Amino acid sequence: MDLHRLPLPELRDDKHRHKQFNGNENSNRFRPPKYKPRVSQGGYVAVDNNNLNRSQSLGSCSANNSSNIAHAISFRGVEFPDANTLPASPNVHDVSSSTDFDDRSHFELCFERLAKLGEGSFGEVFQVRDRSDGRLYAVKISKQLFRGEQYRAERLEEVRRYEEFSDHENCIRFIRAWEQYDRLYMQMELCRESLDQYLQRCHQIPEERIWHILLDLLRALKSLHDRNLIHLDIKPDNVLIGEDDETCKLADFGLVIDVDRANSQHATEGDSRYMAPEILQGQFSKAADVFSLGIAMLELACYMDLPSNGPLWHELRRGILPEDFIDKISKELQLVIKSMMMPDPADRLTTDQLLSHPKLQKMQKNRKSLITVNKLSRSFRKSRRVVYGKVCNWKSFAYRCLFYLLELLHLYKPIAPAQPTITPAPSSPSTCLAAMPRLEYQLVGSTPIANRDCYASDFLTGDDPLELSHHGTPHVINSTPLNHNQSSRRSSLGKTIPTLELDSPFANVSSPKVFDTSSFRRKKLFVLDYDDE
Ligand SMILES: Nc1ncnc2c1ncn2[C@@H]1O[C@H](COP(=O)(O)OP(=O)(O)OP(=O)(O)O)[C@@H](O)[C@H]1O
Ligand SMILES: [Mg+2]
Repeated sequence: MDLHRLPLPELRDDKHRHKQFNGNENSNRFRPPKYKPRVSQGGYVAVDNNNLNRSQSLGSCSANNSSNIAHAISFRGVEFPDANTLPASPNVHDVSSSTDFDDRSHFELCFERLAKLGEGSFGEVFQVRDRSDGRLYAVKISKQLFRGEQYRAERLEEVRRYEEFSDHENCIRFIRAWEQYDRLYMQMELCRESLDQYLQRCHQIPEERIWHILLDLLRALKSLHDRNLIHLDIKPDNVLIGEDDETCKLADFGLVIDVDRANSQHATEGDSRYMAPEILQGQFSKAADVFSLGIAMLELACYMDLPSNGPLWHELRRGILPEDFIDKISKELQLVIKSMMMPDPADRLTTDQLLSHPKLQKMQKNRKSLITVNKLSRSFRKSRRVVYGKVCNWKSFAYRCLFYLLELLHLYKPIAPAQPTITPAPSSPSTCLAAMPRLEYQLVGSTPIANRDCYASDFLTGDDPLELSHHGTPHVINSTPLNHNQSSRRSSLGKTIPTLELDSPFANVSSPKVFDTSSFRRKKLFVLDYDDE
């Protein structure tokens, strides 16, 4: 047992003080040296290789060296076939520089690195743009190369946990993971910032917001504890704020262990500032997570700089909370924090007990009703859109029916045979005009040429694009209810009339002095009009 005992944090005389950020986030971090767990036969095994899917190879490097080939990593079952395949790299031409394609990692081929979001003891996290869908994500790349199969298995465990809790509202949404060049890459949803960054930005977080953060994290923690898992690294740095700027999500599952199998074998302690006292004795339990969450709430609510060691570190773990800090928050919140930071793990409230606190219960109820209202309004909006779409469809359907009906009426109207009355040749221009025939040419066609505006001049002057002049006398069709009194005319028509007079058998037929083109579903109707000129 002594083997697992951690060295006591060094004592340092100090006073509690407010947080001060000097740009180096990790400068006040003290991490007790990690003990190296024994790899024993019966001990906790980090990766169940039966469940691990090392699948498809998409790397472009030499196939002799399998670590150079990108392998998708997933512990999801066959019901998630996508999890076991890596998306194909986008076209090489899309990648900015034209260096040797073969040298690029899957990460470089698929993502554009935009910024560094953060760094922890295990990995660096980058904001990236996926070249295939253009969306923004976060990709965590392990800092150290896989030193051996055991180390690799431990790192890969994080993927299993991320996948397990990806669907939880208060845990990070996980996309996929792969390994290449002895490093692990994890693609996940991009969050706005960590809770620690939020605290740096706001300094004083309103108490109501603290309660909401507490509720989010208790819910996330409960889902872990319900599966007998412990996080062991609860701290504001490992809590991310979602894109909605409200929801807090638990991240960094790198140290998660199974309570039943873990005790002291492969468990690694987290940040000493948030560490429960019993961890020093190698006791890892769910209560340790509750303590870490409690002390993190103290930090957030009182804007307090947590000691990483020394007498103040021990004071906080003996249940002595600094009055001048804690007095600033409500008695209700004080009590909750104290109950989470009890020195004896057995005295600490569990996540279930904490979630049944009246204030948190009320908040959960409000949230539920808000969710219901949101759902209702969303489904109302959706159904309104559907109904509107249907109405529009019905409207257009009705119009179409009406249109076809008119069309039918129009087509099947009995055609009165044209019986032009021959009248004596006019003696004067005015009587000549009156005697001109009213001709209606129906041109039906579906080819582009038939759809163009057709003018009498096209075929009466010899430039007959439709070759109507070769088909003898144009049909006189009484098809459209033409406005016989229409006065609009085309100036070019006058030139064609003499040809008509010469060739047409209706040269002597009287006609209204109207010429018009109208189109009604690919039909052209012409009424020739005799112009004075
Ligand atoms: N999905 C994300 N969106 C935005 N920022 C992120 C995301 N994931 C991580 N970060 C940032 O990167 C930092 C480091 O990430 P993470 O905690 O996962 O790394 P780590 O090496 O496991 O850290 P630790 O030292 O706590 O073990 C976080 O504190 C956070 O600021
Ligand atoms: Mg972290």
